[in-house]
Amino acid sequence: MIESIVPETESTEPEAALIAGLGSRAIVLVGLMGAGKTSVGKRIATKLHLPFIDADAEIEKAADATIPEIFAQHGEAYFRDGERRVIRRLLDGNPKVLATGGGAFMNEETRSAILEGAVSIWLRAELDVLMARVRKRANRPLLQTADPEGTMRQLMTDRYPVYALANVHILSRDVTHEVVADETIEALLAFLAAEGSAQES
Ligand SMILES: Nc1ncnc2c1ncn2[C@@H]1O[C@H](COP(=O)(O)OP(=O)(O)OP(=O)(O)O)[C@@H](O)[C@H]1O
Ligand SMILES: O=C(O)C1=C[C@@H](O)[C@@H](O)[C@H](O)C1
Ligand SMILES: [Mg+2]
Repeated sequence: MIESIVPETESTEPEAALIAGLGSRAIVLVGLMGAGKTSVGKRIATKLHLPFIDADAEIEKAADATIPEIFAQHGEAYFRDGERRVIRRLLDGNPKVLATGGGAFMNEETRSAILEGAVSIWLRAELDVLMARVRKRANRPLLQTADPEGTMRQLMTDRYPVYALANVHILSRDVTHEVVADETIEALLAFLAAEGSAQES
């Protein structure tokens, strides 16, 4: 059978078009805590046969400490400085899927580097969806407040206008990771196709 000699990893046509359109750029996921940057990002990377890197995990590796430990021992400003440096290192001109921490895109230097040298995806989600997801784990220092829902609402107010600068917006909602990953890939293809046509004209 012909199928039996087709390698499983062979690229499909849309996937090949996406990889070609991406060139040396990274796909960078931005959005609030619980939006799905890590979990959906891993699936996107698998589907596109690209490496996946999580900036939060890289910061933890570099510091040999968890994010709550870094915040507790050194404070948020120290964490943000490490985050800025780690993301600068990760935007190295190799295609990959990069999940950033929720605050990374709020830093002007990081945001400019992403907007100029990568393709950015905002995984947007409503408050109730985010709260249902982040309630399960107490590993997010910013939400260790008397009113985590109020804190999240304030973060939405402060950050959504900035996340909106990302190239592609995807609604992360109560559907499977798989659906959000597939929608992201489809939207990325559309973005890269539009970018290609604009460059031709
Ligand atoms: N589409 C989805 N369907 C079901 N569960 C989801 C979906 N997206 C994310 N989740 C779940 O929500 C939780 C938070 O997701 P994830 O850790 O990927 O978010 P994040 O954007 O990386 O957050 P952070 O900024 O805190 O790292 C996880 O348990 C994840 O499995
Ligand atoms: O939204 C934020 O500012 C953060 C999100 C997480 O991914 C971590 O980067 C950290 O907990 C801070
Ligand atoms: Mg994450």
